[in-house]
Amino acid sequence: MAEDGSVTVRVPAKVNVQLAVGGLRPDGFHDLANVFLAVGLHDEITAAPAGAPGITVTVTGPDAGQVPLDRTNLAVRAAELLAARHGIEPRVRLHIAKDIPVAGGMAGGSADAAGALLACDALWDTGASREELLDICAELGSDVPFSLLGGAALGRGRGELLTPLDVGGTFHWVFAVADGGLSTPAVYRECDRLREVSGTGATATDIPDPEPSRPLLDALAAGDPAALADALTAGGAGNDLQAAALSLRPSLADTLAAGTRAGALAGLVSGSGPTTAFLAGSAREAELLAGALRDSGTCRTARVAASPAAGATLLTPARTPAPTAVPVPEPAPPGTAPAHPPA
Ligand SMILES: C[C@@](CO)(OP(=O)(O)O)[C@H](O)COP(=O)(O)OP(=O)(O)OC[C@H]1O[C@@H](n2ccc(N)nc2=O)[C@H](O)[C@@H]1O
Ligand SMILES: Nc1ncnc2c1ncn2[C@@H]1O[C@H](COP(=O)(O)OP(=O)(O)O)[C@@H](O)[C@H]1O
Repeated sequence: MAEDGSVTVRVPAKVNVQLAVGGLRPDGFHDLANVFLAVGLHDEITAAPAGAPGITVTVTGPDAGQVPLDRTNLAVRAAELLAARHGIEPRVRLHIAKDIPVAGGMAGGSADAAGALLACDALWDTGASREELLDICAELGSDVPFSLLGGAALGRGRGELLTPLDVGGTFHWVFAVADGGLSTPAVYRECDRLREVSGTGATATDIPDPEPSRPLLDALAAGDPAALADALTAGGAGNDLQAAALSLRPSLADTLAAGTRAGALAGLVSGSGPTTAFLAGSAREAELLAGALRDSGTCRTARVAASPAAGATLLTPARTPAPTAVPVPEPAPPGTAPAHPPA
C-alpha cells in the first residue's frame, strides 16, 4: 500500500491469435475457441480510500475522453460487485491511467475491470480467493477473467472458461491503432448477418463447434513466430470476426495490406477490431514495421509490444510489509531509551 493508502494494479491488453466463433446461442452469446495472448500494452488502475461513501473514477491518457465516467465504466462495476459480495459500503476513488486503445478489440475495458477488482480487493482486504475473483470477472464480461490471468490461455464457453497455455518464447507484435472504435456486439451481429446471407445459417445448429488449431497451439508452445505465422495464414486459424470487422470498416483492408507489404509475418484484426495486429520476427523488425505502418497513412498510430505479458499485477504491496527481521536491541545503559524500541 502506498503512503496515501492507495493500491495500484497494472493490467495488460490482449490479442486473440485465434478466435473461432460458433453459432449464436439462445442467450445472445457465441461459443468460442478463443486463444488469448496478453501483450505488453498496459493500463494502470489505482484505488485510493475516499472520505465519503461511493465510487468515483477519473481517467487520463490519449483516449481518456472516450471512456465513460459513470456506473457503466467497467472498473466502477467491478468495485460495486466486489463490495456487494462482501457487504462493504464502498468509499473509493478509482483512477485509470489508460494506454490501451479504447473500443479497439484489445480488451481495455476488461483490463480496467480486472485491475479495479484486484486493487479494491487489496484495499479492502476482503480475503477473496482467486476462484471468487475469477467468478466475479466472468460476471463482469467474457474477456475479464483473461485480463486477470494474463499469459496465454484458451477461452471456451463465451470466452470465460480458461485453460492456461504454454508459450515457449517471446513474440513481437505491432498494433495499428485505427481512428474510432468498433462496438463488440455490432461486430458479432455482423458476423451472424454475413453467415445468414452466405447461406450457412448463424445458429449453434448451423455452425460446427469451434475448436482450437493444433498447429497454432504447437507454435505458441514452441515460441516459434514463423510457425505461428503459418498457422495464422496457410493453416487457416485466425479470427472469425475479421470478415465482419472488415465489412463494417472496409478501410482495415488497406491497413492489413500495408502491414503485409512492410514485411509482417502475418496480420490479422485483433478480436472485434478495429486494431490490426502484425507479427514480426524480432523486436528490431517490429520497430521497422511500426515505422512503415505509421508512414503508410492507413492507421492513427502503430504501437510495438511483446508477448506474453503477465496478468493483473499489484504494483504496490497490498499491506505495509511486516519487518522481515526485528533487530535484537543492545542492552541500553541505565537511564536511556532503547536504540530499537519494540515493534
Ligand atoms: C470479441 C472479444 C474477443 O476476445 O473481445 P474484443 O475483441 O471485443 O475485445 C470478446 O469475445 C468480447 O468479450 P467482451 O467484450 O468481454 O464481451 P461481453 O461484455 O461479455 O459481451 C458483449 C456482447 O458481445 C457479444 N458476445 C460476446 C462474447 C461472446 N462469446 N459472444 C458474443 O456474442 C454479445 O452480443 C454480448 O452482449
Ligand atoms: N474502463 C473502460 N475503459 C474503456 N472502455 C470502457 C470502460 N468501461 C466501459 N467502457 C466501454 O466499453 C466499450 C468497449 O471498450 P474496450 O473494452 O476498450 O474495447 P473492446 O471491447 O473492443 O476491447 C467502450 O466503448 C466504452 O464505452
